[in-house]
Amino acid sequence: MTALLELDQVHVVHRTRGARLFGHDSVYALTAADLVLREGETVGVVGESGCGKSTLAKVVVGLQRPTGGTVRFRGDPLWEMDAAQRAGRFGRDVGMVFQDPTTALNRRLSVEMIIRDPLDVHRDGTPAERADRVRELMSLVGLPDSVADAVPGQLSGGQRQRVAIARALALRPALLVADEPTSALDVSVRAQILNLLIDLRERLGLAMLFVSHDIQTVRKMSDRIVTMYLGRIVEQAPASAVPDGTHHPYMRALFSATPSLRHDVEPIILTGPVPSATRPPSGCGFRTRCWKATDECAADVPPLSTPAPGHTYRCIHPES
Ligand SMILES: Nc1ncnc2c1ncn2[C@@H]1O[C@H](COP(=O)(O)OP(=O)(O)OP(=O)(O)O)[C@@H](O)[C@H]1O
Repeated sequence: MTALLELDQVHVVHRTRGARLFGHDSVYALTAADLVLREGETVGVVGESGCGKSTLAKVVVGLQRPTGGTVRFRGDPLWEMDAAQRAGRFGRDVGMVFQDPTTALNRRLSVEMIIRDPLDVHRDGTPAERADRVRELMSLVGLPDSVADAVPGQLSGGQRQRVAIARALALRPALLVADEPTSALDVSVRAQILNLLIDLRERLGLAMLFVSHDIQTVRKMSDRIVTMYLGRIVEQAPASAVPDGTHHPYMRALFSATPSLRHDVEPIILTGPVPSATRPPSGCGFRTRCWKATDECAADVPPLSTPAPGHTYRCIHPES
């Protein structure tokens, strides 16, 4: 499979606007991220709140400019293109679905106008072709023609997310980034939206970056799973290797804590708070909560180990 998108040592550091007296703080939202997304592949991203999942998604979709490192799209460095080139190529080829369709959609516009907007912005086809494409997209995501003139407030949560998905697919992207696409929805419609995403991925040959707190869903959706902790990718593993074939203690803990996934193992309960992204610990960021940590773990960031092609982790005391 060809590399669609590559992140090479990507960093995102936010400077907080603290009181002048105390100076500014740096938040290390994403540190030294290396990631390859291939055509047609689904990569799931998991980790606790604040570990940098959304920052990674925003970098992948081009909404967040990295502080350091390179993002390449089909081999070309994204941030070396001028804004028009970036919007013309990347804006077309990467679509994004956000967590909450209620805030992601303009509540004053009709369904038809929302879905047509990217086609208008990119002057895609004639007005008649755009109208046809909107109907085609509505049918693709399972929206009846009768809602074309409705505004988001007149739709159910599930229908609103279908509108957001149709808009994200309007320009026929090669990659769809979905950041917690079901967490704001009623439990009863979550499965429908996930099944829709699976169906669209297969029908359109989409690559997908799927961010979720829900480990079982990520496992069901993904070819490969990326686990993040405190701004760093600590392990990337094929979904088929999860959980028994994974090595990072944090990844093991995360997956052991999903009771319906494992009936035969005791969940690993992590104690202690997640350290601050403003002052991450030296060496391995997980060491302050890790049951295997030694003094050595504080010295350096663990080197990258590659137990198999497509499987990497950073830990000097891995689970076997
Ligand atoms: N604009 C910003 N300014 C300052 N800090 C930020 C900004 N955006 C994100 N952060 C910080 O960067 C870190 C990573 O945030 P991010 O939203 O990527 O995490 P997340 O894993 O997606 O969390 P959640 O699951 O809660 O959405 C957090 O410490 C967050 O507080």
